[in-house]
Amino acid sequence: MAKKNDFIMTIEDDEDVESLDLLEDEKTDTDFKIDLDLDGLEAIPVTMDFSLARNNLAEKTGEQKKRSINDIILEKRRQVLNANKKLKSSSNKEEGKTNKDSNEEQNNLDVSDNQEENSDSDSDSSGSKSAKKSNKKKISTTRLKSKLHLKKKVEDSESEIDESEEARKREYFSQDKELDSIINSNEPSIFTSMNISRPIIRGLSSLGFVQPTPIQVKTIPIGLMGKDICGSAVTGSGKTAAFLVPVLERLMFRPTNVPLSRVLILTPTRELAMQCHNVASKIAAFTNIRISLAVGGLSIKSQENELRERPDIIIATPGRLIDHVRNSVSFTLDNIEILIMDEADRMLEDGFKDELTEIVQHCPKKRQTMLFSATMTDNINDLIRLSLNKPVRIMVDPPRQTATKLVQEFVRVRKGKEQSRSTFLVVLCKFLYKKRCIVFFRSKAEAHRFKVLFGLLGINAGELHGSMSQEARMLALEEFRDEKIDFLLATDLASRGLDIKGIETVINFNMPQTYDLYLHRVGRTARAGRSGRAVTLVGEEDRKILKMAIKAANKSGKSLVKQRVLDPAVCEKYKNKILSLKEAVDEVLETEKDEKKIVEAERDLTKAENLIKYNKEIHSRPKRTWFMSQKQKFDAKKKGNSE
Ligand SMILES: Nc1ncnc2c1ncn2[C@@H]1O[C@H](COP(=O)(O)OP(=O)(O)OP(=O)(O)O)[C@@H](O)[C@H]1O
Repeated sequence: MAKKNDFIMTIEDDEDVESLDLLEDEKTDTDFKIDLDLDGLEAIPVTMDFSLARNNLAEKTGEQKKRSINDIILEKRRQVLNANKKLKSSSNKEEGKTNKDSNEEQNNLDVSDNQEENSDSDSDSSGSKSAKKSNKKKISTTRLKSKLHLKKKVEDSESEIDESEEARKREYFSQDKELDSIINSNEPSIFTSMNISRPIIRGLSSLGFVQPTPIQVKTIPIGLMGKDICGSAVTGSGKTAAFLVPVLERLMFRPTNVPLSRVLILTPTRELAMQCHNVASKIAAFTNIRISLAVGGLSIKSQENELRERPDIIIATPGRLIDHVRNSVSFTLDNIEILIMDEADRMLEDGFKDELTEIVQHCPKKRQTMLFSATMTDNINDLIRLSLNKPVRIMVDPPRQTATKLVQEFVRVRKGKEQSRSTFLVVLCKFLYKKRCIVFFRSKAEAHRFKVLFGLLGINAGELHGSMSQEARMLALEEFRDEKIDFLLATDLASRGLDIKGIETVINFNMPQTYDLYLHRVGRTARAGRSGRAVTLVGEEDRKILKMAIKAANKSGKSLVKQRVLDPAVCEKYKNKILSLKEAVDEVLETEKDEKKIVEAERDLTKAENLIKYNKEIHSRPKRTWFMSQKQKFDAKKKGNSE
């Protein structure tokens, strides 16, 4: 994962809105964003004074310090705990000593708020220890109580592989027998026997890579031959190094008299691009190969400067790359010799089809192209036809499989009991999977709400979704990686490609909409031969995907599937607790909204001030042009998802 300090940050994460990059860095307000639609600006007098507006704002908001969501949650949690304490002590007084025994008994079953705090901070507290123990015991006895009844006859219509479709696909791919023998060879190999230069072997060793993974064994020799490749293998199987090694090896022999950008790697998300940049930089650490990152959310100005130096490899997200192609003077893709599209199907789902088409058209026809994904959906056929030339198809695992050391658990959410989802999640996180756990939600709002609820319950969680600034997204990933937080509450932004060492559990708050997405989400654990667990809350409407998961696990014969039953008594207790916190959660969200408004008002003021102050410079620059309007982008995404 890239370190935060490796990059210069701008605040806004929207591709369509740029920081005012014509200003000197030191003059630039970090909170400053602007679209460059400046019509009519000339009419505003340059001397306009904003101090009145600032004073007004200060009067309204007082000297109040801007608080983060964590501060707001913490304050609310203190209030809730104090209120509970008061309530308890007054009811204790009323009931008198006679009730002492029954209270103690109750406390042993019940993890009260105070004990909760103790159990979080003071592991020696015997009360909390015994409460914890008894709960643990209870849950572990019910844990894995019964196995899912695996239905043998899942209808053929749900079969994941359509044979006739397969036959049609075979037409596009290379039928070269010699290549087939490389792909099908099962010879155990080590990197040193693969015709790879010493500096790259050193880079690989520095990462602890000695033996190539199966996808690497098959891809590297074919990549080195300059062939087009369409590759897929299960999540966490080492696809990144599979395409990076042949790329770096080929670059070792490039002419170095004139610097040229020869390799373009496209990924669907900024986080993935940064991760790929990080791995590539490590493998190339002992070479003179230069690698640059071009993604949204990071300073466009510094990227332009870097691209002007013509780095050997550019790792980019499609939107930002198109922006550079259109707006960065002298930046072209004319010298690209190798084009790589990682997680290609996700790029299409995200509505990047038009961007990808334009990028492919900007690259020279004579080039090597490699396309990778853990899943190969039908909607990438067009992209394959458009961008690959008789590609060699490398499929290491049967399609749509999970990692072999993944245990899949399912918790049934009964019809009409949808509200118990929250309870199940809290109980799972409070008692069973207490760290190194990523929880997926369908919406950003849902993830954020749980961030607040978890905070109020004393569960240490961060969030990761598209409503956060790029800086906050990177910070959350770092905190999770460094175990400063135990839970990462995420949307599907994090479902693909992210490689965080040691994720033990993936929880799906809802079953994802497609089985492919399920595979990507659960693929965040059990990576690189490690074991891991995926727990999914399954409602009535999710049975189709559940069946697919069970069928795939049966077919592989390696992946374990279980039904988890949670203790009803513990669930009942937490249901009430969550209900009692509903108001507090709403209040935190409301306070956060108000504070955001103040920050926005201040930012608008600064923006207006800067607009006027730097009016001349702004007008002296050519207007940026955009590949698509927001509306077009939204429509493309909708189309991508429906295809
Ligand atoms: N040859 C190797 N030896 C040891 N570990 C490896 C090797 N190749 C890759 N890994 C490790 O395996 C993990 C998964 O690799 P990578 O992220 O490339 O998987 P992936 O197939 O791209 O996954 P996804 O489909 O989720 O994107 C990483 O932690 C990586 O460091």
